[in-house]
Amino acid sequence: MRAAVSRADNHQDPRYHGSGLLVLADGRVFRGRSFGARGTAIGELVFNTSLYGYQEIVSDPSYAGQIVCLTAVEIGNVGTNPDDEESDKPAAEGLVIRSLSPVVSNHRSTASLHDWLAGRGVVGIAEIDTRALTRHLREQGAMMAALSSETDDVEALRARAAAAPPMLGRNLVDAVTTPARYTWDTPSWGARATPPVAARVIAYDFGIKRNILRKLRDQGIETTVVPASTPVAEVLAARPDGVLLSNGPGDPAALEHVIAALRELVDASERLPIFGICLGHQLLCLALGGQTYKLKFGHHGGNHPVRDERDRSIAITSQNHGFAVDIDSLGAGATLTHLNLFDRTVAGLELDGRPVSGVQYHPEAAPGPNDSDRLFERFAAKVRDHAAR
Ligand SMILES: NC(=O)CC[C@H](N)C(=O)O
Repeated sequence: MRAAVSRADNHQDPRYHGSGLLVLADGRVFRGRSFGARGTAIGELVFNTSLYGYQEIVSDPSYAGQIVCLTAVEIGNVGTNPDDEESDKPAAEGLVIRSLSPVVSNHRSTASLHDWLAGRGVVGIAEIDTRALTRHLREQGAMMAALSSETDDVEALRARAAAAPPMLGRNLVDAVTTPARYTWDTPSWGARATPPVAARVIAYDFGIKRNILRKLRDQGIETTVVPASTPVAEVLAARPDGVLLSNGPGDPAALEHVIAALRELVDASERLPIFGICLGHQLLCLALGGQTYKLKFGHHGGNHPVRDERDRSIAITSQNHGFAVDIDSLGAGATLTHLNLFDRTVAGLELDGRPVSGVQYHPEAAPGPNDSDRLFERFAAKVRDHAAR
């Protein structure tokens, strides 16, 4: 009988540059085949359980400073395309997968995952036992790692991973926020009808995903995106009908200037609608005097159940965060509106009697289920009310 030859032994495979090495800060080593950009990526290694949406995940600036391991087994089969880009800013540092699809088949595809990663400078590694890796991260927690296509020096990579700055305390927003303001006017891909612009919102860009802007446009809202350092007085002078606080990378507690600015924003007007998404939600809570903490391995996936505490309905949500809000640190005046049913952490809250709220998950669902579209509908209704005054 012929011995089975694993795909990893086929050195002629054009999908790969050659061998690749993934070394965790605790010394665990995974060997695979490298694709995408050549080089070495250092970052916090996290796993994401979404079944689809690899392009949106890798191009989400919330992943800046992180290497993402996808638990879905076959990756790359629908290629990549410009419409599904979540940002052109720095995002994931590296991508770890089990199997890189030998076939790219989709009518929207303009580039293979390999070429697209190479163009973005993202180092990829395939043929990794992602199940063993994920179990390790679940047990030990997310940790720093080095991923390389250029060296076989395990100890040097381990030392680099161990010496890299940890996610706790890291400000990564300055690297991904827009340098200049711009206005977004494109609806979702495939949107049937786009309502006329009925109101205008300003979005603080902490690493914004385009699908947030598309979903707002679908609701008749035109959004002006501004740098994270924009003074509150400048935002208010533009007389927006609402303010969106975007998602983004790093530790929210490290953003002291932003927190101080948001405190000023919340205090400035009782009537201005404010909606925070993920990092924006965390920053809102910090501005209200609350605290955040680091989760062991975070929530990264497309099937996390969240309960709306007002009507007890459950939404399956898209999530991507490593930090969470400590509900006990928030005083009176804020009410828990959404609860994560996986671990009962805070998934959303609202200021009593005010149009100010935030959610820890991703209602823009890129990738993910659209269960939470109604959050954009609710914010848009408040914004339109404000515009009508
Ligand atoms: N998606 C996000 O906005 C992530 C928020 C934050 N960086 C965290 O990891 O918790």
